[in-house]
Amino acid sequence: MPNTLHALRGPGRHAPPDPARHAFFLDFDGTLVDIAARPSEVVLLPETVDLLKALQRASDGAVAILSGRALAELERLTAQVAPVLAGTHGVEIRRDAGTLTPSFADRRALDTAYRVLDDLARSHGLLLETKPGALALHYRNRPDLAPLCKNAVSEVARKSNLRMIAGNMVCEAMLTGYDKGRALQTLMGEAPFRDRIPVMVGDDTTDEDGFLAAQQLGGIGVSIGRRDSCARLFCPDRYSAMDWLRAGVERSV
Ligand SMILES: O=P(O)(O)OC[C@H]1O[C@H](O[C@H]2O[C@H](CO)[C@@H](O)[C@H](O)[C@H]2O)[C@H](O)[C@@H](O)[C@@H]1O
Repeated sequence: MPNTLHALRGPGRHAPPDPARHAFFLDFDGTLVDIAARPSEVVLLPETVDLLKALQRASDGAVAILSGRALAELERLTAQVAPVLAGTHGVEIRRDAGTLTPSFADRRALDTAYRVLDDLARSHGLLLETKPGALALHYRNRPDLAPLCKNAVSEVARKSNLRMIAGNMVCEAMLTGYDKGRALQTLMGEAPFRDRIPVMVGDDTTDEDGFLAAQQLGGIGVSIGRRDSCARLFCPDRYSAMDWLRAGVERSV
């Protein structure tokens, strides 16, 4: 159910975060980078790299990116910053560079789902992204096929005991037991996040678990562009969210 949303800007705006007290959990696509036609086309802009580095310095490293992207892909895209990373919606977590948690044991369910979804993707010219722990069927180039894609993913997920999640022009079948909220809770139990107040910023429905987890721990969710959210704060676009974070860093120096 949507909460009373407080804007980050304008009358009644919420104060910027305090990097000395807060821990930062940031979504990637649509939050740190603009949405692109294909996943391979996103660019992490230099000003965002600078902001992330400043946030890391000001918060003693309490910055994590929680993304649906595969960890290896996230590592490549954020190499200049090297934050803590949770990939594939929390299936894979990297604490320090080079340290990977074991991800999952059983690929069989995904292999079966892959065969079905690969056929569908090929026959309709769609992109099927394979990740450790999830298969993402992208229909951005064929929005008219959204119902077909959702039905197909829902069906393979049901048959293979996987979970279906729907995002921005994408529909995924993934391992059960993982989401961004659980990733946030896990990291909040560890240094350097422990004893801080979590702030989760994201633009997509898959960020809702993260907003809820942050708010249950006494923190704040910041929804970018979606008012139909459990997040307590709303901002119209990712640039205002970045400005809000930057104002927090500037306040702390
Ligand atoms: O949790 P996120 O960091 O927001 O990742 C969610 C999905 O992001 C990627 O797909 C989305 O971004 C693409 C590039 O802008 C866009 O083309 C696509 O339509 C979006 O759904 C990524 O490819 C997925 O694996 C992530 O789950």
